[in-house]
Amino acid sequence: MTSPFDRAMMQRCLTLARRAQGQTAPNPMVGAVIVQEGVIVGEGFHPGAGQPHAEVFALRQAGDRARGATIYVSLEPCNHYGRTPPCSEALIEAQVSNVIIGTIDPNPKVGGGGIARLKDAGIKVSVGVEEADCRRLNEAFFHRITHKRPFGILKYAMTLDGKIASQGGHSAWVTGTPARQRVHQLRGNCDAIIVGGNTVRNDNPHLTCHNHAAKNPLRVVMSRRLDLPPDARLWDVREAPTLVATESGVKPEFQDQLRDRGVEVIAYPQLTPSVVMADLYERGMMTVLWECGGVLAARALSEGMVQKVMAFIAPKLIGGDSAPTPLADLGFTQMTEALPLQHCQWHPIGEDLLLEGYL
Ligand SMILES: Nc1nc(O)c(N)c(N[C@@H]2O[C@H](COP(=O)(O)O)[C@@H](O)[C@H]2O)n1
Ligand SMILES: [Zn+2]
Repeated sequence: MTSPFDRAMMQRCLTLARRAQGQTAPNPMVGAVIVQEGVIVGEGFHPGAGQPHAEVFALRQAGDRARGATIYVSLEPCNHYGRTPPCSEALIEAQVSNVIIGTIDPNPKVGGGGIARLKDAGIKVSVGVEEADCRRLNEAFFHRITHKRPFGILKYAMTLDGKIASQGGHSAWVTGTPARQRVHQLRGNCDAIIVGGNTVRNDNPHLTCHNHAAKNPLRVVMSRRLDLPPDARLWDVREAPTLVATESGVKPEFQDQLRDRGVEVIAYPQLTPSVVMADLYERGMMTVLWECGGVLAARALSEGMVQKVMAFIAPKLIGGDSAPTPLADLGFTQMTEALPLQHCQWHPIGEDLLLEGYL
């Protein structure tokens, strides 16, 4: 039976884990708490790939007080030599007597092995405390491990009549300041942001977190024809790196100009959302934000590169027969074909609403 104390300790693990949000890819966010006779004697979280795991930081803080103690950890302790040695062995050596785990690690190198090793050593293990919250925190890690692709989030801001800009293409701003700050934080929690050429031409965006998060993501521009302005803000890489993805042989001189400014340019034989996402996966990325217009968004969705939608809805009407909408043609003709979002949550943000849902 899970006690309110156990749940509170696991929630504490999640709070600790979130301190490294956006900085752990390709690793998960993990928090750990060690309790001796009802008192917390050690805490830790995983700061990022290559650094010790949450359990190790908690053990270091607890020292000798870990002997006979209970450790709460939001993800199953690892049992393999990766960039760091196995936490299962560290816990056995520290002689903890009880391990309470939020959820099993989907990594095939772990996947129950950590639990089995601890049990073999005579340690009491229980799994599944605050499991839904533990899984949600690492939804991107779970998706990446299972599907070998980054977790894709489609984000857009639209008026109540479903437009992302006026008929003439003006879009500053659809939503109010609090919603835009929420987007800046969201960018900091992602490893890359993808836009298309239209967004660069029309909006000339920064695509940074505007100091609302610890780091800026990689900014990716997908453009088949490279008909991009020579002086876009994205070509200034002092604040954040930029990658331009195009097709082989397109405008080689412009490619060189971008490279001279420090922009990475990759020419793929065929430019598609899945090709770019496969490359970002190989680079260790976990969460990718699609902040693009409707045409690229529809292609990303059709290719299964979007798992979550974050739609900001402003209580205003702009009208316009040809004003752009968040999603171009998906090839559906019947409303019964519409893609339903699941586990939807509505959050008021200032004057606006944010809908989060999963495909
Ligand atoms: N339980 C647990 N706590 C942490 O703090 C972690 N970072 C992990 N990660 C698991 O181990 C893999 C990474 O291992 P290395 O950092 O390369 O040694 C990661 O894929 C998770 O399965 N687990
Ligand atoms: Zn570990």
